[in-house]
Amino acid sequence: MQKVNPTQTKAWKALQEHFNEVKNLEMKTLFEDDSRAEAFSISWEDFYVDYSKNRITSTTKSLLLDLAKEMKLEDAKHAYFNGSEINETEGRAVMHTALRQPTQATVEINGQNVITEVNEVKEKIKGFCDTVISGSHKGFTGKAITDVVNIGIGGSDLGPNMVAEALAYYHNHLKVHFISNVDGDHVHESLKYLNPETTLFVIVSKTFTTQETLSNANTARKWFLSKVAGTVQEGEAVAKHFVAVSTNEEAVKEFGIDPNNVFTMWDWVGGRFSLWSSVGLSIALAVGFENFDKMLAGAHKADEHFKNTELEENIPVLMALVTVWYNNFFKAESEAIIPYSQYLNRFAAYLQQAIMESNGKSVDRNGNAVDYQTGQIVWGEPGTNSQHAFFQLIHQGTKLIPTHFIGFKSSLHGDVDHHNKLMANFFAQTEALMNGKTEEEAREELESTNMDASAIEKLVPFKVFDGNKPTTTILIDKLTPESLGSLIAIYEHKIFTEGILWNIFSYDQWGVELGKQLAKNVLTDLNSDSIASHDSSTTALINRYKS
Ligand SMILES: O=P(O)(O)OC[C@H]1O[C@](O)(CO)[C@@H](O)[C@@H]1O
Repeated sequence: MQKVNPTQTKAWKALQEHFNEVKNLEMKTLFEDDSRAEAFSISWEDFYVDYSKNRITSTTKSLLLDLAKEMKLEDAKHAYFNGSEINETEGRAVMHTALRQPTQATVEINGQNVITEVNEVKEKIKGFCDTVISGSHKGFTGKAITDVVNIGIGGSDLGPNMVAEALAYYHNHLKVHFISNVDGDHVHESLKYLNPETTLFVIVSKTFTTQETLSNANTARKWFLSKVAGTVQEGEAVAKHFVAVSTNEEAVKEFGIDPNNVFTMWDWVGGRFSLWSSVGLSIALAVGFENFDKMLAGAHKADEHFKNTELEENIPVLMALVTVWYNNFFKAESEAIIPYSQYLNRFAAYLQQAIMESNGKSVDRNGNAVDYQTGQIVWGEPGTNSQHAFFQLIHQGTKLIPTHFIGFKSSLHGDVDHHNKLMANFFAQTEALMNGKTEEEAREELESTNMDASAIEKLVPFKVFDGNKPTTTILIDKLTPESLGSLIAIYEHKIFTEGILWNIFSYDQWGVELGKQLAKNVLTDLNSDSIASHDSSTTALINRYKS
């Protein structure tokens, strides 16, 4: 893989010069060209991606595409899809895309077709889901399972949790719960409402060494065993109520989970890209394997689009290029993601890990400190709630916040009145963000209210909206398992593309290690009479906590 500093490319230099020329450009004037929406949008399957309300011209687009070419994006894509060890610092391939390949596909990693194993695990997931959903899998008192509790954190929680909420409309009778935080109040609050006779715990940890997950799993097991006590043999009861998802079979066994109850995964699936693997077991239980498989098929379609479509029509590529444009030239620090669907309540939280754990890096692929900005801050909440929370800052604040609007042509419950209101807001916001409101318009509006002239003049400055705020709109026909799969995969490939453009490794996460290590030392301090040496602030805080 090429390891070139992007700022040293010809395209970057050209982009810098071009930026100086167009940085004050008003998007409104660009729309004097009626063909703009068509020229800066992509129709693909049931997706319509409109990136025309961005501060880009056709020259910007072609220079950004030059950058992608100079950074050898096509070669990088080839390495990504062909099982090369692109996660160099961990010596691993990055092949979550293999998990959504059709069953008859061939995908080789180290000369071995991994699809055979992938199919076996999918069959196991399917078989297990069928028995739990149908009620033939019985708990220790012979009752069918009613509640599934996913215990995991990070990629072993955020993905399944986000999708389980996103596909709530497609759920069967099983209630799914998620326990992640090591905060004991999380697990104890959740257990309060559960019946041990009808609860299935799914312990999800790729490494099976994660403190939070093991603590929560131990607490859940203790609670469970306290309810079983004296009724049946403990081991048998645990086997009926605890399953695990992990690559670490040894540690799972040590924890006391029957090896038959382990759903495996592979080191070529990164935690934050693992919801497509057995990490998605809770999703498959909640919506049935058929729907889970449809989600995989939707993601596969997006993989094919990303792999085979020329760069100029490639959705993840163009979205990544637009991000780089704002991040590196306009110096925008963040990007907001606003789904106009309550079902996508957790989408921004999920993307925070996917994007920020991947591209929050300050060392390039050669091991040198970067001298340019990398991963942007990502945040968001569903519309219209977010309009009544932080949109003020996007409209009239001092920061430039490129915003993604994600909406659907039809609602799932079919309430047209509600949906029209929701989508009216969706369309109006992007229009308002772009057009803003001039001083004249603000004055005219106030004049129509019979306010006296001096009061009007006082108020006018506060009523002005600068506009020219960039948005990208993704309009999808309907929220289905397929379209959700495609949407997630599009963002995954956007992450990959950005990593290539920034010359960073997107698939490791060394930055989360230091805090974990120090927490271990502090825990020793908390559990002993003396404390090790810390800075005076940390020492005082620990002493205060212990007193
Ligand atoms: O599945 P595991 O091994 O418990 O890891 C959980 C999470 O911890 C991290 O390693 C770091 O937060 C994530 O990348 C991962 O998703």
